[in-house]
Amino acid sequence: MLVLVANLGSTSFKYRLFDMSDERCLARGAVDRIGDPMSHCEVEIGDWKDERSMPVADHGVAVAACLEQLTNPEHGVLKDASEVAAIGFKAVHGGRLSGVFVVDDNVLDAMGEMNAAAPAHNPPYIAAMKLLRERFPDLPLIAAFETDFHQTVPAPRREYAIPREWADGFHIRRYGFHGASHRFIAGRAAEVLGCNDARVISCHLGGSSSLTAIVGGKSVMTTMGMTPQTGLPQNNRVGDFDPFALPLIIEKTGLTLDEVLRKLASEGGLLGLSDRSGDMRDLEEAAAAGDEKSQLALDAFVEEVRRHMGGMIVAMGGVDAIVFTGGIGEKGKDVRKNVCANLEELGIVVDVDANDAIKGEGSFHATGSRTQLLVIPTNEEVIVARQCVERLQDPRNPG
Ligand SMILES: Nc1ncnc2c1ncn2[C@@H]1O[C@H](COP(=O)(O)OP(=O)(O)O)[C@@H](O)[C@H]1O
Ligand SMILES: CC(=O)OP(=O)(O)O
Ligand SMILES: [Mg+2]
Repeated sequence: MLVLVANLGSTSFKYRLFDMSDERCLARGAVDRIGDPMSHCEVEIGDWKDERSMPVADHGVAVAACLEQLTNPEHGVLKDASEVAAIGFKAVHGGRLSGVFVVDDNVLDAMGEMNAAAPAHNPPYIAAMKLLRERFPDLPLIAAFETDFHQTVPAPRREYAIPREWADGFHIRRYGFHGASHRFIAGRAAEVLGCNDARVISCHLGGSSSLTAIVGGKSVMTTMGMTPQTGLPQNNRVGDFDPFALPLIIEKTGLTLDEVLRKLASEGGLLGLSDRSGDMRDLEEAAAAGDEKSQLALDAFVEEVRRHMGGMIVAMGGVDAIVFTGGIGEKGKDVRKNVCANLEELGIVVDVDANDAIKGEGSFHATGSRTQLLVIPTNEEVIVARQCVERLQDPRNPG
């Protein structure tokens, strides 16, 4: 069974085509810095590889390019896209829907209701789903929502301290996101550690970032809340923020609430702090050249990761492994080093040379560190592909 998985990130588009008989990846593609004047595009189909910089305006363009690559007569692997059994989506906010669903009008409506809550994610997903539904009306499209993995978070860490009637009536609570990534890390960390009941902190740091505390493979605490704008500072989205600053901003700027929210979700986060860029690579370069605001953004990001990490270590009564993943987690060696610095008292000791040398999967704890420090490249797509197969084979819900 062939399953194509589309991962529309806040700064990227990634896809993988799997043969699910053995989970072999037949093709993969990635577009980085989507929407920037120049995006970096990579494709790997069997032995054929291509890498180039070109403008990719939005996720719609990237989805169309993916279909063209897969069905290209020269190097493609599909005669026609309908050879795939399903297209799976690493869908973000389903609000009242959490789990895995065949995309229909009800699913699109549920996502649409959350457009304002997930402005960087839900609108492009809905557009891509509609485009593909129109082009391939007989092909099952499957949405695997990111919130599902966090259903095991206990109530005291899930509830906001708001009037009960809002929480109960409108389901206002911490949902948590990056479920596919944290679920993958839970599984892979258990394999690497050789035990299923480890206490793990999964640090998914990328265009969007979140930490999840995992015990026995289950999410017990996570940093994102009702929406993916919360928790850590995101690339250009605000992170945790005090809603009582809003009336003051509205009064001083003359902007409407909608306009202020739009700015918080597109000009905040690392971009807001640095007044320069939401991309860690740009910030590291600018900070090295002496730009103070870029250094502030880097420091604030690291501080926030450490603050949440501390809360998670206390919540779990210790930590057996801290895992870094996502674009920043996998490639940002300075962020990793700074996040784990000066924690020897807690049994967390970094091997700086090992950290600098990591490419792909590896570890960077020093001998004697009680906590293992790991880098594990995430594979959100294989999690979604497995969920698609389960969904297609579920006799109770034949889609
Ligand atoms: N070499 C690098 N060093 C540090 N950070 C990097 C590097 N490459 C990419 N990044 C960061 O990773 C982010 C992309 O993360 P990723 O998880 O792939 O994307 P998304 O959140 O869109 O799914 C970029 O915005 C950038 O901040
Ligand atoms: C919340 C989420 O899925 O974020 P991203 O895809 O941008 O990493
Ligand atoms: Mg992502």
